[in-house]
Amino acid sequence: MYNTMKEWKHVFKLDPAKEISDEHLEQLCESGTDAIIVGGTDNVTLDGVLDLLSRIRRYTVSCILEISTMEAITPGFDYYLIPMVMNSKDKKWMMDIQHQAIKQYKDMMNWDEIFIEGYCILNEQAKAFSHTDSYLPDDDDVIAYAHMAEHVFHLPIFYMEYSGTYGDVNLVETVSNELENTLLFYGGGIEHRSQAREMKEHADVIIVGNSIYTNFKDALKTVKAVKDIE
Ligand SMILES: CC(C)=CCC/C(C)=C/CC/C(C)=C/CC/C(C)=C/CC/C(C)=C/CC/C(C)=C/CC/C(C)=C/COP(=O)(O)OP(=O)(O)O
Ligand SMILES: O=P(O)(O)OC[C@@H](O)CO
Ligand SMILES: [Mg+2]
Repeated sequence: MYNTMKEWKHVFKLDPAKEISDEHLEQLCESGTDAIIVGGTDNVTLDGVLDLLSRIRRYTVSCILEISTMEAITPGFDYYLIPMVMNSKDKKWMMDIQHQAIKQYKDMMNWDEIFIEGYCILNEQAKAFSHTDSYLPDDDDVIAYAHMAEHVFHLPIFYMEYSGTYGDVNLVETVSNELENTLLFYGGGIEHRSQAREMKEHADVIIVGNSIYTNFKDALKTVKAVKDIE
């Protein structure tokens, strides 16, 4: 699977706490995006996750659960992403919650379908930022986290998370130049084709979330915008 992920360019992230029509869901799943991630911070329930899973399963697109709460862990997804928040001030979000979950689920975990994400949350206004008691790192801090993701923890993914706002392209470029093996995921504020292209110039994978719910037509166009880049 990791080899497949290395080919990814674009992913949509659907929030189980938000409504999406069957028509819009079909267009996302058939858009040519590389995968659909189910994930969010607030009000993520097992019912909401199962509803999206069963509806996405009508299509052939890869369906991935990004786990944010113990209550919404369920089998049935193609792959699982597990965030570790590197810039949290509380070890709970980097180590302890994952430790507890592994204690509980270790016999059911197929590590071939599970990928750990080194998260760096860079928007102070994002729900995930306050939820995980994160601090705002400066550029050198972020670069050092990227190095730790790759060289200390050997993580498959370093995720620059600007959820809700468009991020710092220069910093994304700098971080991308520092990473060799760890994939760089970028998410945050992508609403238009030009933004998708701009971030994809540097990130391995761009993730489009909120604009699915606020400006569907333009969100859909972000797929083609990055799939056309060679
Ligand atoms: C039953 C079965 C077969 C299971 C399979 C085995 C398996 C995969 C077991 C899991 C084991 C495991 C280690 C689980 C981890 C559990 C866990 C609770 C981890 C915590 C992850 C974490 C640090 C969450 C904090 C919040 C966070 C970083 C969420 C990521 C998503 C995110 C940042 C969304 C953006 O926020 P959003 O909601 O979009 O914000 P807005 O509303 O403002 O847009
Ligand atoms: O919702 P947006 O701002 O598009 O961000 C995407 C994703 O990184 C959220 O986890
Ligand atoms: Mg969101």
